[in-house]
Amino acid sequence: MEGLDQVQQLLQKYWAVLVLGSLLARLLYNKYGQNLNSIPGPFLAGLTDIWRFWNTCFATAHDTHIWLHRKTNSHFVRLGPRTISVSDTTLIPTIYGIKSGFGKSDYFVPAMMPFQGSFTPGLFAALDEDYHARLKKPINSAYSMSTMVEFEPLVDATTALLMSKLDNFAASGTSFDFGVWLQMYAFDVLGEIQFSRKLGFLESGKDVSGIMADIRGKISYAGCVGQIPFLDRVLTKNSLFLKLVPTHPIVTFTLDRMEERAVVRAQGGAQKRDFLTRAIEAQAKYPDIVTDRAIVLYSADNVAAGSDTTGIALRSIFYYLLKSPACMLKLVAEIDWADRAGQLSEFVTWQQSNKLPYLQACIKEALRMHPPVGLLIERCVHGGIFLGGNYFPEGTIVGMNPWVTARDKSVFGADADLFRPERWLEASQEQLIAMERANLVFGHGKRACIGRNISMLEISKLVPQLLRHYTLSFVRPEQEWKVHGGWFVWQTGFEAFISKGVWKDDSQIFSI
Ligand code: HEM
Repeated sequence: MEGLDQVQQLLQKYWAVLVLGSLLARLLYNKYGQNLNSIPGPFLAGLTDIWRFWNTCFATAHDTHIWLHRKTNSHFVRLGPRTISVSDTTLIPTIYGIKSGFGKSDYFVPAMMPFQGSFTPGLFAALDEDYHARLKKPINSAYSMSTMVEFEPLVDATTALLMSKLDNFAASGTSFDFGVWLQMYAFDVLGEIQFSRKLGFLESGKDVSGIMADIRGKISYAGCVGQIPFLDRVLTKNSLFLKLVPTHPIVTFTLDRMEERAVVRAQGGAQKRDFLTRAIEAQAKYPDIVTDRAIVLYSADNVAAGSDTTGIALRSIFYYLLKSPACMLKLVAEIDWADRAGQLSEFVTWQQSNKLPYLQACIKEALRMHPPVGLLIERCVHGGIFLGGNYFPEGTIVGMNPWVTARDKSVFGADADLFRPERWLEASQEQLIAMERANLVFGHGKRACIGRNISMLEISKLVPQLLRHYTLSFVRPEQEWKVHGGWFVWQTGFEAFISKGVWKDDSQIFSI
């Protein structure tokens, strides 16, 4: 008893020392006990994930990652006790390829959306590859190239609405936030493709039901908390959270559309071949997998993963073109030539757009300059592996940031930080292969973006369509947008004037 009392007294006296000692031991173990200490990186990053959490929430992480790789002149940079940023683009197939044994890390778990009392991973957040493959198979064809052609009229309907709104700005001569309208366009297109119904942003000029703000909040949360996924278990994966935040507005919107569709089907009404119809068809074929819950997951994933990203991409294309008048001039000339030659229909089709090489080079280059995803696309090492002469033990998180690979000077040249679409047209075959390989904008391999075709469809059609009809200029010529880092690298402050009419060299109107 006496011994116990002594221990108790010692604990009471020295508890602070013990707590601090354990903490210190943990930090030292983090730094030196992971077999990763030979990898360069910020000192604090080796001690705790709080460094990368901080850098993601309160800085522009993509800039930090580029800077660190350049400063250390290393293909491997330690961003956390067990997290390594990789920049060697020849390793992309090893880390992300179809045959890669690496799985998604817990980073993706905070992206799950709750509804009907629980969280279920959709395609994006699924960590279990077998589950992912089962979920993907029934719906894969809805994202195929051949399906895209059938989606074209749905995109055109939204483009017509956007153009009617732009006409109003042109007539009034007032400035407007072009970036916001492009984002609303991207959201409404997905509404059309998903449910043959716009989400209502362009019509109202507002964020209906707070869907955009909610998704933005969710993505920001997932990007930050994903740096310390354990936090998510405490913060949201509990019954109190589910009571407070039972679901997200986009899920409610999806459920409403599903109910409407059920009524139409019961009445034998005609249904458009949109994404929802295809998902319902898939349900008939794979009833065990494509449950109603799975349809909600597919749809919510699409809107969350595909709207802001496409909005960001559209903004980048117009912004970089406005900043580079010589490129704009060339591009408008290419489109004008095709127009005069009768090669463009009332709404530019995807096929027509793909025949405009300078346009395609501008799109690639703007996406390279500003990939919408700006954090590591994390993967977890299974069983340990040697990469670039370094051994990464089981459980190490490795990943590449699309911004880092896109700015690799050994691939894109000394001018990698410049917007120069010509690089895609001048490159040798060998260089082009290396440049394409370094392109992680849509990810790579078995978990690459399933919606890439949808996004490219929207972008390829809208850019030439607007360039044919409007003249756009910055409100202030020296204007710079503001870039916000995170999983999605949003831009704000793209204020513009617009007028009708095509760019004319002699008129000195700078236009699109
Ligand atoms: C410019 C636009 C887009 C960009 C930059 C983009 C980027 C990405 C990236 C990098 C990934 C891979 C994540 C990983 O490997 O861990 C991804 C996955 C995904 N994206 Fe996209 N995306 C875009 C548009 C879209 C669109 C339009 C949709 C749907 C309509 C979509 C739906 C998805 C889904 C469902 C996944 C998960 C795929 C899977 O794991 O099987 N994305 N996206």
